[in-house]
Amino acid sequence: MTSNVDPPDSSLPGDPSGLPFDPPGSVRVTEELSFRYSDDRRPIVNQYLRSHRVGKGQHGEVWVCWDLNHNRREVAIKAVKRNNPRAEKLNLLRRRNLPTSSHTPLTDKLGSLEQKIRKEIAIMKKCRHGHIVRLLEVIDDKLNERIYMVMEYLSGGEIKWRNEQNQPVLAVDQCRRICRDIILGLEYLHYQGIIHRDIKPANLLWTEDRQMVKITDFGVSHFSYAQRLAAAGRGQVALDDPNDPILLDDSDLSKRAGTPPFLAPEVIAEYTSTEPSPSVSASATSSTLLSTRSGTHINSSGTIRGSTVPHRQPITKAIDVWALGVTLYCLLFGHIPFRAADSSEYVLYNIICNNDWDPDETMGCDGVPTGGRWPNADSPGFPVMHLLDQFLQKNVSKRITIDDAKVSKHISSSSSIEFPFDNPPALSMVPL
Ligand SMILES: Nc1ncnc2c1ncn2[C@@H]1O[C@H](COP(=O)(O)OP(=O)(O)OP(=O)(O)O)[C@@H](O)[C@H]1O
Repeated sequence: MTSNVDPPDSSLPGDPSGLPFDPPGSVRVTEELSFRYSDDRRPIVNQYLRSHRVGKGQHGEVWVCWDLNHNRREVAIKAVKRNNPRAEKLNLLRRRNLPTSSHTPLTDKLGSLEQKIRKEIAIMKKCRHGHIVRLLEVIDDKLNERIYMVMEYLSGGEIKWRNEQNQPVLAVDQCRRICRDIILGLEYLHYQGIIHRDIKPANLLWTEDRQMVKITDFGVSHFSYAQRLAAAGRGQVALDDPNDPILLDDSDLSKRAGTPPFLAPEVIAEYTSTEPSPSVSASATSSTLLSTRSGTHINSSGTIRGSTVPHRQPITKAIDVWALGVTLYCLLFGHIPFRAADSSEYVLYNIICNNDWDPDETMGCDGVPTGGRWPNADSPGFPVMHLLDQFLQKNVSKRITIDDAKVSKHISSSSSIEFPFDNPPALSMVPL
């Protein structure tokens, strides 16, 4: 089979030579920053002339700039303040609204902002893949209050997945291709020992031609050297930064989180009123779920099938698979699968851990019938609903792996999967 998507091109848009922007794997680190204005009063940071702002995150702004040393090619520059009292205050306020616990306090205990940025940079430096936004240069002048991350510019922007009426705007096949791109990106990240931890539509950017998406925002990602070794095989991996404690602190896996509606049950179980419940019946939908005194949900016939979710499930790369499931649901239906009526995180976490999800009657802007939560195996909705079911397994040990998702019926239909790796992964990829 042949792919209907061209293999990712390592050159950047606007590069007349068609050659990669940098030699493979290298990210320039520039320790001096000069600042001046152009004749038309635009700021110029080193060789980058500011064009317009494309994004504003919690910790900084993202600007499109022209690289004056490279034929004015466009790059995206994220400028982050080393210390941002406003962001830290917001974080503190948010923390106060959550149930307190000494363990897994989600987005709190992030450490200093500078540490967070350094970790994001260290992780991005490891990545060079067609479905991962590429970091090109870091401008880190100790005398400047900001660190600048120069990245390839994805001019297609964030994926728009719903309209104002919360209806889907993407066709089912577009959703499938986006899902496939994320699977390939995640496969690479996991092989590198990286868990992204914030997979969601807002962190997926289109290329200019909207043929491909790339994963961005590694602000809460986690790297495990041990898992990298396990994935690649001992002896095959040289640690790029042998003395970089920022990458070697495994304890932060239990400290950080992503975006509440996308969090996997194992990340938030501790914030719920009950221990994680047994998996709901294969025939249950959220409308048929009843709540027992203990908070466990069963279907209207009273049966609970499937295995029991272990009390404390490990936090592994499977959290990215769950978030991918939530993301695919969003793309298909134009709304999120788990919602709390009063927008309380605490209620939301209980719903994520205890309730099943429910599909709409049709999916995608092309209105393909889903066949309901449990469609017949020969119906058009079956491969998609089945994949969603496998992504959104509350029990980690039952959740589909990225390897299996890649060859699932829905993902592998219509086109084969290409492998845009610079270094193809070893055949045996040990799970994180
Ligand atoms: N390489 C890029 N190309 C095009 N747009 C980008 C790029 N990087 C970021 N953006 C835009 O800027 C926005 C903010 O970027 P990013 O998510 O990295 O910032 P952040 O401060 O980490 O945000 P958050 O608060 O979500 O953590 C993105 O949602 C996207 O719209």
